[in-house]
Amino acid sequence: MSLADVGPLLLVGAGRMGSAMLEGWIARGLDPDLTFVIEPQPSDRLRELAETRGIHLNPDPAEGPAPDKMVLAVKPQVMDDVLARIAPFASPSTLVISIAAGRTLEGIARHFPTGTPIVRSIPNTPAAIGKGVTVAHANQAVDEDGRRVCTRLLESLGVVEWVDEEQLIDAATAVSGSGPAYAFYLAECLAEAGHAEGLPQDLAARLAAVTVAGAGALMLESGLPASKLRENVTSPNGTTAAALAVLMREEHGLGALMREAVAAAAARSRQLAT
Ligand SMILES: NC(=O)C1=CN([C@@H]2O[C@H](COP(=O)(O)OP(=O)(O)OC[C@H]3O[C@@H](n4cnc5c(N)ncnc54)[C@H](OP(=O)(O)O)[C@@H]3O)[C@@H](O)[C@H]2O)C=CC1
Ligand SMILES: O=C(O)[C@@H]1CCC=N1
Repeated sequence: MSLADVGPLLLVGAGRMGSAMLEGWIARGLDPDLTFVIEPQPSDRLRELAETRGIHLNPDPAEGPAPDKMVLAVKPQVMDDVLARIAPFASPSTLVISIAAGRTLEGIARHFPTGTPIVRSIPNTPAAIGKGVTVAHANQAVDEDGRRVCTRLLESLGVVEWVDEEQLIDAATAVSGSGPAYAFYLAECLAEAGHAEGLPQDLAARLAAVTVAGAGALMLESGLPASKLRENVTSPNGTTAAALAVLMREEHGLGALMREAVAAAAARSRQLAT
């Protein structure tokens, strides 16, 4: 699906997540000449996109018309300061899309004129290769057209899930927003454990990475539930069963740890609201 006709977009903050999204959008045809990026410390890649593709880097927001769409990708902690400076250049019809963890619609809306359409969303870094998932919640001012444009932008980065209740975004942040880090840490731990069993370090790292990636791809492509795929690996009284007996321990197993980790992330998301 091409984004060629999506129209002007201002991205505020092109750090790790903002630039991952920008890469996805440019790759899917977002018009570079209608793409404006505000980023105090542009990466080499961002400068290259400005020089070779013609995206507008650090334009003066006071010049030109109000942005049609504004994507907020700065850290939650600086959002209020940034909005105090940027929001006055928006118009009441500017579609605002925030990807900041924790920042509520209410907290964002107070910087904009009443009735501004705002979407609070949480993407994840696999968006850079079109394999992300974004969970989004819109305020009442977002009409069908705004939701369609937003869906197109976010779908170009992977799967989009709209939710009707804003507080679900905190839980989604803990599962899919932060989730890639858990998968990468699983690969790190698996590699270290393999090394401890005698595998050379680089071979252990390769085995762990390809195994985690392959398991993820199989889960998506087969459409089977994770539990069924796990059972398919587990021969009766075999090696997997021996490992799972450890991982599935009631009190100190991975399930209990994951519940604690996800609860900590969701609590931190709620805390970042203020
Ligand atoms: N990383 C992830 O996996 C995910 C992140 N998010 C959310 O995305 C947002 C960005 O996170 P992430 O990309 O990791 O963080 P980064 O710190 O990598 O990116 C934020 C960027 O915003 C820049 N910035 C700071 N002040 C301004 C300003 N006044 N105007 C424009 N840009 C500014 C920062 O520059 P400088 O470094 O100079 O301060 C930085 O490059 C956060 O709100 C986070 O919650 C959401 C989902 C996933
Ligand atoms: O760690 C964070 O706060 C951000 C939000 C989700 C992923 N990274």
